[in-house]
Amino acid sequence: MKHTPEVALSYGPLHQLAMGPLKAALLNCAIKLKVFDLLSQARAAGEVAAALGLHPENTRRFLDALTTIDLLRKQGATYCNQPIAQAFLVSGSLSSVAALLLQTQNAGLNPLDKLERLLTHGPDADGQVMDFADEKIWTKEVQSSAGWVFGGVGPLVAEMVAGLPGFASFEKMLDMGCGHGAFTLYILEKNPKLHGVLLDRPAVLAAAAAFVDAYQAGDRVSYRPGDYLAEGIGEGYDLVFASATLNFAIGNLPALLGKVLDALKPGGWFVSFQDGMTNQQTKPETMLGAVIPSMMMGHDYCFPQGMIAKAAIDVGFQSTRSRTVDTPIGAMDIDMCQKGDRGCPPETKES
Ligand SMILES: C[S@@+](CC[C@H](N)C(=O)[O-])C[C@H]1O[C@@H](n2cnc3c(N)ncnc32)[C@H](O)[C@@H]1O
Repeated sequence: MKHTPEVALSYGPLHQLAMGPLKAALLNCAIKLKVFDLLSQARAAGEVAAALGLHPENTRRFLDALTTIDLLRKQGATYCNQPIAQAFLVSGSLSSVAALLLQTQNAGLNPLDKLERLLTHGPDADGQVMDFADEKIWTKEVQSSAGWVFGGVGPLVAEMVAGLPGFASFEKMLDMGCGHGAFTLYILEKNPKLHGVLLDRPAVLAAAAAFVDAYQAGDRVSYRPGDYLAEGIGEGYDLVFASATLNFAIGNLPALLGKVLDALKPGGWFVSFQDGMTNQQTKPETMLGAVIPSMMMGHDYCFPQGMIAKAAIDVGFQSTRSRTVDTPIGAMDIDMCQKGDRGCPPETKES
């Protein structure tokens, strides 16, 4: 008889990868049906089915599966949200990340079904070139990507910015490529004298204004609609902040950072919050969502770790300090770059 196979390794990790789409489908379906809104309080499957107009028996199976993946708690015949679902998946809650999670299925931004064709035929697979400069994409993204900030990253970044030397005396900051503008709201809360300028394309800023109004920050914020590559960005800033936007300027970094340097007061700071790829551009997982868009555009737009800090020094910033921070979507790099201030000793360089 031939030997039967025995493998020292477990294929468990592969099974988990393959089950990913099923778990995502359960989660996304529950978000879309607003199941978590109902289960802030314990309810039986029949009640959920009646409220949402669903098939009662299949609803019970569905709620059991959501319990299996630890989003719900089942007690007797009733179900209610686990703390993680209650905090992040109830629509309308300030810390909801439901729209952010659905983004992975956004066919405009991340067309998963194109992967095989892109691999076989290259960037022109469908004759459609993805245009990341299209403001319609980012206007739609304002709602979903704000969840990233309100769901936990806002306080983390604001804390680091508030730790910059001299922050208490900062008067004016620019949020370049601000999207929702939520980072500015968190930073402004740390310094009552600080005024925020939000810069993005006009329609994006119009959408961001809803958050500014919701947090009653209208008198602390002004808007600068435009294209930061093609137009001026203003001047006299103590701080220029840029989060998850330099990817779109990766080919124009020296010119853009030169513009930022000129826009800062002496001694002012440029803070970049971006991906920083390591391990020969294969880690961390943070930018996995960039794989298919990069294939479609035919160019990479993730940053090798250290590239932004080096570019800042090359254009004349006096010093940089960089840190990698953990966020719920993976590791991100924060580069803090200071413009020289005649008379002050240079900050020491850390990494
Ligand atoms: C991925 S979103 C990031 C939004 C926000 N900063 C954040 O971290 O969540 C990128 C933003 O940069 C803006 N952007 C990209 N290139 C730009 C340019 N040249 N001028 C103005 N805004 C730009 C986009 O419109 C979009 O709102």
